[in-house]
Amino acid sequence: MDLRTVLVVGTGLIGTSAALALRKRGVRVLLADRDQGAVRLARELGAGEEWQPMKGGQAAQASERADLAIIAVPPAYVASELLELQRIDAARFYTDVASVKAEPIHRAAQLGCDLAAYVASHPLAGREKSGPGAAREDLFLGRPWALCPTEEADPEAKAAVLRLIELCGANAVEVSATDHDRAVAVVSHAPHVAASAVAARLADATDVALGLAGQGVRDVTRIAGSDPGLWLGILSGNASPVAEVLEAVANDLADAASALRALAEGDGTATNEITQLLKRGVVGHDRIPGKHGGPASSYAAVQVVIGDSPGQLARLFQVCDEVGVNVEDVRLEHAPGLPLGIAELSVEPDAAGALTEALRERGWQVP
Ligand SMILES: NC(=O)C1=CN([C@@H]2O[C@H](COP(=O)(O)OP(=O)(O)OC[C@H]3O[C@@H](n4cnc5c(N)ncnc54)[C@H](O)[C@@H]3O)[C@@H](O)[C@H]2O)C=CC1
Ligand SMILES: O=C(O)C(=O)Cc1ccc(O)cc1
Repeated sequence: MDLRTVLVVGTGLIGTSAALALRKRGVRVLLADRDQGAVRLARELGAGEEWQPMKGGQAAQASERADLAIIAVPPAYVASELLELQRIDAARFYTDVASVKAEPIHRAAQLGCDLAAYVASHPLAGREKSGPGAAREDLFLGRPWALCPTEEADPEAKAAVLRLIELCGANAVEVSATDHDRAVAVVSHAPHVAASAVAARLADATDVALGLAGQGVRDVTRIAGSDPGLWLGILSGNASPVAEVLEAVANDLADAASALRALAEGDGTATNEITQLLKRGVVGHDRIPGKHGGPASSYAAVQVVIGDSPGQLARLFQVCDEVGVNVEDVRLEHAPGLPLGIAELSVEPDAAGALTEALRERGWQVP
């Protein structure tokens, strides 16, 4: 299925990121948003051209029909937007990118939308920032992108969405809307609420505590910085599955707190309960697939002390290049106010020994 012209409705983070990815692959992209400022910024970023919706202003048909329309607005507006676009025949096929799937599909059916031309979808990639300014053309590279065709869906509509996913460099995962919503409750929505609950503890933490914040708390709370309005819409659209996961998390937390109370009062056996939770956490963490959706990564981490001066990272990567070691990932840990930091390089386990040796030989401190 060839996508020559794609209409993006909602030029925020996700819509503009998809538009940029499509532009890179030579697709013509038309941009629309109820906020004209968002359209202008997306256009200036090179995401496409402004959509001229109506022929002659009053006509009941779109001035041109796109091959596919991507509805990238908050979940509650997906179905009404689909209805409106189908009313003016804006595109041959339609998809959306909302983080919840069952409710928008149900609402679209209720409103009488043409379900043959619509295949709902959801890229499992995003950021804690909103708007076109946060968009990235490579946001979806190697990421899962769910699609949830209904029984009514035309196979060509599905092919169009599969082509979109391919053009964005993502991996298509076909799943029913109900299974999708249960799955994302576990891997995205409940973790978001948990991150917010942890971050909320920091709202009145002392300056001393915040000054001691390291990478761990940043990792655990990053997504808590997201737009509360958007997330209220996401959580409301998947309320029961998310509540179920949160109840299980809350039980674990309550048990851990009681065990720690018992420990503080001298009951040494309480350590068992805590160890069990920590071990279950390791098992769960290790099951998260690595990049490109492959098996969980088992890279070795080589930690290197680096000085806070220009060119340090470039020199470090040069050593990796010299010894022919591919750096799979890099993480920087930097304590505010200190002249030193740690660069953690993820490499194939076989390469870690040689890299450590080469770095030490060249005077790098590898603890
Ligand atoms: N933020 C994230 O990391 C991810 C979000 N999503 C989903 O993508 C969709 C868009 O989210 P973001 O791009 O993050 O939000 P955003 O806030 O960056 O962009 C949403 C855009 O939609 C526009 N909009 C709202 N209602 C509209 C309407 N009725 N018609 C036209 N434009 C309208 C807004 O003006 C805004 O420009 C949501 O459904 C969200 O659930 C999916 C994956 C990741
Ligand atoms: O910021 C991140 O890492 C995310 O995972 C963001 C995200 C938010 C909402 C989604 O529906 C999918 C992904």
